[in-house]
Amino acid sequence: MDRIIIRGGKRLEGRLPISGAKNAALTLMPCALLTDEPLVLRNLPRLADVDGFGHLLNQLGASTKLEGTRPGDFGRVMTIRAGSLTSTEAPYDIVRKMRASILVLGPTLARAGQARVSLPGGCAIGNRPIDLHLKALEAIGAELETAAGYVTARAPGGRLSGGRYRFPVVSVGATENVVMAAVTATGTSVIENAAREPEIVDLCRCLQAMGARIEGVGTERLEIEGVDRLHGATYAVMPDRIEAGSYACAAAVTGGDVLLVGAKADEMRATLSALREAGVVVEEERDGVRVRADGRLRPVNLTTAPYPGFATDMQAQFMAMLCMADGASVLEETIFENRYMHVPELGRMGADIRVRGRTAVVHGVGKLTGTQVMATDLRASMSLIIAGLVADGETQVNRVYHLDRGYERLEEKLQAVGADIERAGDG
Ligand SMILES: CC(=O)N[C@H]1[C@@H](OP(=O)(O)OP(=O)(O)OC[C@H]2O[C@@H](n3ccc(=O)[nH]c3=O)[C@H](O)[C@@H]2O)O[C@H](CO)[C@@H](O)[C@@H]1O
Ligand SMILES: C=C(OP(=O)(O)O)C(=O)O
Repeated sequence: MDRIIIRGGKRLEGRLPISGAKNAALTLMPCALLTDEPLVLRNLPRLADVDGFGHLLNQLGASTKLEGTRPGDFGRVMTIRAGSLTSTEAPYDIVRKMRASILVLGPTLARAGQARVSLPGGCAIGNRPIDLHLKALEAIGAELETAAGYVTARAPGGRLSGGRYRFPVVSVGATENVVMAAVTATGTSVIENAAREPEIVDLCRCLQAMGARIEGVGTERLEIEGVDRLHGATYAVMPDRIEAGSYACAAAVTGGDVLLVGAKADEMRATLSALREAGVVVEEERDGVRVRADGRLRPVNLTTAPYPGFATDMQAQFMAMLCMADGASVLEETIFENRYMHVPELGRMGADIRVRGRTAVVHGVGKLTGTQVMATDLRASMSLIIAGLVADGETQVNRVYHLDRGYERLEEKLQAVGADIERAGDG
């Protein structure tokens, strides 16, 4: 199994291109199930999860064609064509490995009038329930049955009716599922307390390009007037605000100066203001966001929250960065109950972090020391990379497959801005 080896202490400097967003790509790809015409997605990141989602679409009967696969290319183009669906089932083996698979439920149900999807269960960062996905789908006319680890959904008469649903808590995935299901309903749907993440805006824009009628995009109230059919479209995946934020932390912790090329400041305000609070200079430039730091970082208190709040997907990376701040930072994780899996690993590198329930107190330490570490999830793995970049000596990050799910060519991008980092096989 591959691992990443970092010799820390190098200042990052230069231009670092930001890829298409994983979390947008994985909600745009299932939109292709809603039409028999091709959906062409540009700027798709080269990630294991994108490939995995492509396989899931193939299982359902869609064809996928990838272009731009030459070495050195960023941003591939995928043409997905679901002429007809040959299956309406997402099996356990796929859903278990890739939680986003649950996002085929809404569009498959809308297209075929039925869908059967394995329940995802929990994962390393905590419980990942789907009760709100199901309640929202039920509110727009789905009939549901849960048995033997699967949910089976049916649209009476082959088509959903539309309806009204107010989310009791904000859910990104459930908002995505219900929006995709509602666009071809016979009536209108009103979704309140909808998630407002930029990835949801991207989803709505793509659906609009396919002929969907959605009002209130980017607000907590979405009004969706069902249309008889959607058509094909060409759509470019938004830049990855979490990847950009991760590299911003990496640049900051090394006292670096990096232009995150393609990053959109407007989509990452909470991250940028947290960086500024930590003493990092953030400048919005024409072709991206520039972050500069002088090697001194101030402590920051952060609480994760739905957008536009501070993203849970940025918590681990900030924690690694704040290990080098002058003082104590308090982080509070409100989205997932178990998203501190990186704490013991950072501790092995010399970090002083105390966790009590959902609160972590990060005491800045003068230095971190490289060693062998491994993480059980994606952003936790990235926090170890950030720690490795500033640590004394060599850090080996194992279980690289987590990183390959969410960071396109991590080591190439970091090498290009001066990091001493490489990938090694077990040999
Ligand atoms: C609001 C939020 O920050 N969502 C994050 C969540 O999205 P993801 O879509 O995975 O999770 P949700 O947004 O649905 O979850 C938000 C909260 O609602 C709860 N919940 C969710 C669905 C459900 O049916 N029942 C239920 O109780 C979850 O346990 C969680 O506490 O993880 C992704 C991957 O890390 C992040 O990119 C998203 O930013
Ligand atoms: C946890 C994440 O992804 P997933 O929901 O695909 O596990 C993430 O993007 O940080």
